[in-house]
Amino acid sequence: MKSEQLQILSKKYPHLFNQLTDTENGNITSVTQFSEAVKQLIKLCGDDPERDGLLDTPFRVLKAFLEYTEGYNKDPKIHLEKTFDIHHKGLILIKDIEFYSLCEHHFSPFFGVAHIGYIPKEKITGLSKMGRLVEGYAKRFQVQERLTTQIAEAIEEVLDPEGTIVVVEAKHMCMCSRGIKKANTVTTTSSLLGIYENRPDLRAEFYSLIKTQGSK
Ligand SMILES: Nc1nc2c(ncn2[C@@H]2O[C@H](COP(=O)(O)OP(=O)(O)OP(=O)(O)O)[C@@H](O)[C@H]2O)c(=O)[nH]1
Ligand SMILES: [Zn+2]
Repeated sequence: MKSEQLQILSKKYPHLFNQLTDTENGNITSVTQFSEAVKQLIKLCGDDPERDGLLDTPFRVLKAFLEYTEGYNKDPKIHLEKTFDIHHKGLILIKDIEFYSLCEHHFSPFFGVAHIGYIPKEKITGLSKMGRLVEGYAKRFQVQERLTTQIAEAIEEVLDPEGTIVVVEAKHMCMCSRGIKKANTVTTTSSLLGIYENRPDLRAEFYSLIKTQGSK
């Protein structure tokens, strides 16, 4: 990889500065090893890593993966900490929050929507913060179940509401385009905490609202 390419990345991800720019004494750095591994992968797949179109591919792959996993750079719970003095005792539902994540088994994308509901006690956070929360846990090497649980537990921990319910619906490219090749399969996961554990009526309200088309 060219040093100017690595400078660009180390500016964007300053915490990786040492790893990205450590080329002293001709040591084999982690970046060099990564680049060699990508070239080996290209060879194993039957192509030539030295051909023009693939020359910059190790850099592009590194850049893309650092972006796919940007969630590791910040604790997503921090987004919930700014709360507002709004009096509201019922459900707050934020639905159809789009996300893209990366399956930890195959490094292939899984993507879909998260629906988040909570019934506050005292703390209410900004609506956009739920999108930031989802993004923070999605941009990691993930499985859908953990993504769902982490979102719900973060809300429970920071906002201490009466109850939290999270439903995630996603398509996994590792199931669509390879392996079992079931292109239309959608996986749904849920996490229910607090009052939602014992109140089927509140769960029914949430499920009926997330099925409603449009909110206008
Ligand atoms: N539970 C769960 N499984 C997932 C998720 N993403 C991918 N998987 C599954 O992870 C499993 C990995 O299975 P393995 O047998 O170790 O790997 P594999 O040989 O590539 O499996 P196949 O996909 O069946 O070809 C597969 O069944 C995937 O469908 C997820 O978010 N949650
Ligand atoms: Zn997978």
